[in-house]
Amino acid sequence: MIEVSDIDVVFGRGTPLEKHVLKKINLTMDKGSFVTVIGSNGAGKSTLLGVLAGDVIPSAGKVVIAGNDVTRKTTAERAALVARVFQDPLAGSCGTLTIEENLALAAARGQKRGLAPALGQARRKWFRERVASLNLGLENRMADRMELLSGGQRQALSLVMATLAGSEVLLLDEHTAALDPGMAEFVMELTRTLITENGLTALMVTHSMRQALDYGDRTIMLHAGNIVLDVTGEQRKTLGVEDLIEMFRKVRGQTLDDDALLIS
Ligand SMILES: Nc1ncnc2c1ncn2[C@@H]1O[C@H](COP(=O)(O)OP(=O)(O)OP(=O)(O)O)[C@@H](O)[C@H]1O
Repeated sequence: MIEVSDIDVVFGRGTPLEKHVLKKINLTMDKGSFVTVIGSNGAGKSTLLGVLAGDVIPSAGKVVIAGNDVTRKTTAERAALVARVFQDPLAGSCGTLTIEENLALAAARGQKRGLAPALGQARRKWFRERVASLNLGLENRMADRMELLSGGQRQALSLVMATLAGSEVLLLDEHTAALDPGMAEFVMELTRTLITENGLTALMVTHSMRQALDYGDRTIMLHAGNIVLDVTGEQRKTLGVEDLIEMFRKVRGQTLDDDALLIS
């Protein structure tokens, strides 16, 4: 479960560049819920994920994850609770390490132990099985360096890695944006499966209105640091891509010039 209460984020406070990026944000998510997050550029979406991950410490407010007040905890201190997959396939793994070594590091995330004990025979078998379940043939390339893989293969592995340490929360920051449509769909289906199988509580930032409605059980829209839309259940089922775009128009008070992108 996630409880975000009255979160304020101000960057550059007291300077000419001061920016109030999140304004008294309140968001409660039950364990196992999957929220899609939309909003225009600069709305504060990545900052919200940063507040949950620990790389943005809020100016005010409280963040509770799985009963732990993590508001002032660093990314490392909350690593056992929160996993994150980024837009850049290179960001979530180490290119010069092998697939197996990357998995071992991911499995050890948030624990005080090194790589060696994580690479016992039982672990190796477990990693291989997890990778084989992707049906990408990567289980035969466990000793290959991560940098040899395609972006889609890396994102698929990053998702598997995000589930290895038993974190309750999964944060997805436009994690399919750099992939071709076929791979993006594959990664999205994998995302859905892993969230369900592992009972994860997930937030996914996306610029695709289609994805925002097709996946998850709730959609929120951020605008200028506020949650301006929060839909779930029957109300969400009746919404179409056009409705979301219309809401964008309303909150921005102007016509979008990148509708085509948003519909993708
Ligand atoms: N560390 C920082 N210091 C100063 N300003 C920042 C910092 N991080 C983000 N910002 C600013 O905060 C605002 C919100 O940024 P954020 O990345 O959260 O937006 P976003 O909704 O994720 O946008 P996009 O869709 O473009 O990724 C932007 O104006 C951004 O320039």
